[in-house]
Amino acid sequence: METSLLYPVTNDQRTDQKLDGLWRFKFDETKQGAKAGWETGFHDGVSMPVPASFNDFFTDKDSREYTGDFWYSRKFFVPSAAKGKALFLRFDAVTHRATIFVNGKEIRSHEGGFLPFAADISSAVHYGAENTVVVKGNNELSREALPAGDTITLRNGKKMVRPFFDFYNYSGLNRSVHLLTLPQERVLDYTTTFELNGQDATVNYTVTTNGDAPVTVSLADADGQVVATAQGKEGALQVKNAHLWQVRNAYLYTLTIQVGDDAETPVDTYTDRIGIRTIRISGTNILVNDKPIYLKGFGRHEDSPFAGRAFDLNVEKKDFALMKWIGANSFRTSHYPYDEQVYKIADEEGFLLTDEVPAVGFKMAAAAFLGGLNQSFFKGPWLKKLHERHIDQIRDLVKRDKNHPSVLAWSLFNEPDTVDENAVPYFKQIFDESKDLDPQSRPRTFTLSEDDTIETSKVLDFPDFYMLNRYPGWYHFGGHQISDGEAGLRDEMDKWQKAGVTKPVVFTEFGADTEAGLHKLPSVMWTEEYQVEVLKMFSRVFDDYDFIKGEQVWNLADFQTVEGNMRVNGNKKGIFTRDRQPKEAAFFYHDRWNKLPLDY
Ligand SMILES: CCCN1C[C@@H](O)[C@H](O)[C@@H](C(=O)O)C1
Repeated sequence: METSLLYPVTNDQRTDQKLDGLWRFKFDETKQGAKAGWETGFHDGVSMPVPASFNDFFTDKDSREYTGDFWYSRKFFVPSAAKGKALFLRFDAVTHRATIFVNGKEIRSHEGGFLPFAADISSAVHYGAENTVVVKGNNELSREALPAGDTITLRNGKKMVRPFFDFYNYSGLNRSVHLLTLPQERVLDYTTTFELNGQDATVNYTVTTNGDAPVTVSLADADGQVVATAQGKEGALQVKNAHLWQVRNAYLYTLTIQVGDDAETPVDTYTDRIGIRTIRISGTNILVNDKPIYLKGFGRHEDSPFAGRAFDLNVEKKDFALMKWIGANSFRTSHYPYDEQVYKIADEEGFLLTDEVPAVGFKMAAAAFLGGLNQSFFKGPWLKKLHERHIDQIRDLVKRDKNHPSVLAWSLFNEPDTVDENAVPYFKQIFDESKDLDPQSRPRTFTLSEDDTIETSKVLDFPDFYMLNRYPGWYHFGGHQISDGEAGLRDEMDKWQKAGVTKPVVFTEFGADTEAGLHKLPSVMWTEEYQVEVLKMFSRVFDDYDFIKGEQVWNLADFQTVEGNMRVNGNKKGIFTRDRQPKEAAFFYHDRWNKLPLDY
């Protein structure tokens, strides 16, 4: 677990310099890099944009599909003025694992391709001079790492991944790299929880520092007026006439933490924007500020042409424009934590998000669907190591995202095999160990596949609300059989109703692959008309069951997957194309969702 995952800020005590741009890059298929001294830096290889996945920049298939070790290198200058500061390199994400070297010295390693980590380089840098940072990355998949898959070796000796998941194994420095200078004594973390008292609110906080200097915390409104202050590493800020953060009606305060007893020359200052709101599950309702909400939105991917899985602010801005246009209010970060900037935008736009760890592919049937074996996933030699990494990434996810008002819930798995008795002890461990991580005690949940129903799943006591992924009309009862698909879905909902479902149910995946521009009257599968028929069918069912409190269609946009006989250059279930243009279904949802209140 990382010591500090605060997002970088720049002020009189802290600097944040992004090392984005062109780095040197090369593959290391024969693992010769270490022996050849690549950790000291290199000028050969190719130039590679950061942040970006490396895959789509190549024109040969062996390079695009490369699996194994790869190396990045670049120089960076450390000014003499940085002497006496703590120096860190913060990697927002390296997929799927990395070892960091500075001036040839190994600093640290990190496992997990979707969460940040910081390397303390204070002892390795030369001041007033150029330095060299080298990243040794690896993108192999295994059953003991997240996301789950296999790595095979072809007869020609080349490695190849066999993902147990339906998104492309884009790899590399997918997010920004920051050079940070920080005060030796500083803020490492902070927490906030909220109590609403009529028009007023209490912001309970804690601050973690690495020293004993006194701490002062203040809260300023959107106009910059300080509305509350408090002393101490723990305390309460009393806010009169609090302006609450609400769904699609956001309001953000600025929290300022000052370390040191002289306000004029603080030892450290950290600022962040927070939203005052509460989240609660009550019966089959999801409450924000004690008001029931209904989730309208999408499963998404961080995926776009050229950048691959890398965070691209242009794409993110466009995606939010589309989600606001269509009348959405939420999304799931399927199937991995997204770049922190996504959560900041969601905070500002008043979107709710379900924050998901990359615990995807924990189901051999899915592996079989994508080429794996058919056996119990929760009974194998990989389980011990997998669990260690799984709970480590849950801890870091909550540590990183716990202060975002947009985070509604934590998704601890996507479509694990919950029919398998062996799943129960694993789930108990994960839910026990994650219980107290979030000071705001947000709901914890996971998605249930078509196999995992109220009759077959062995772990339905664990989630705080249910997330269902269902595909009648596509993976079964497709085409003219869709009427059987609707009847079967209603049968299942009737069973949930009869069983006396006591928690909210959110549909987090449903849809149909659709080739943009393909039309037929009457429809056939893959046409835009058919996608609308499927989504209308689901809408009819959602409208008939009051315990259903959300519809997040799969997917916002078409996205890249492994190649195969079930994918036409990727997954085409997007409501928008991969270059973010609307299919007919976009206008269906624009009409359906904009008739409703923004938060219901
Ligand atoms: C296999 C059912 C789960 N679901 C997972 C998601 O990642 C896939 O993209 C989606 C699909 O097949 O379109 C299915």
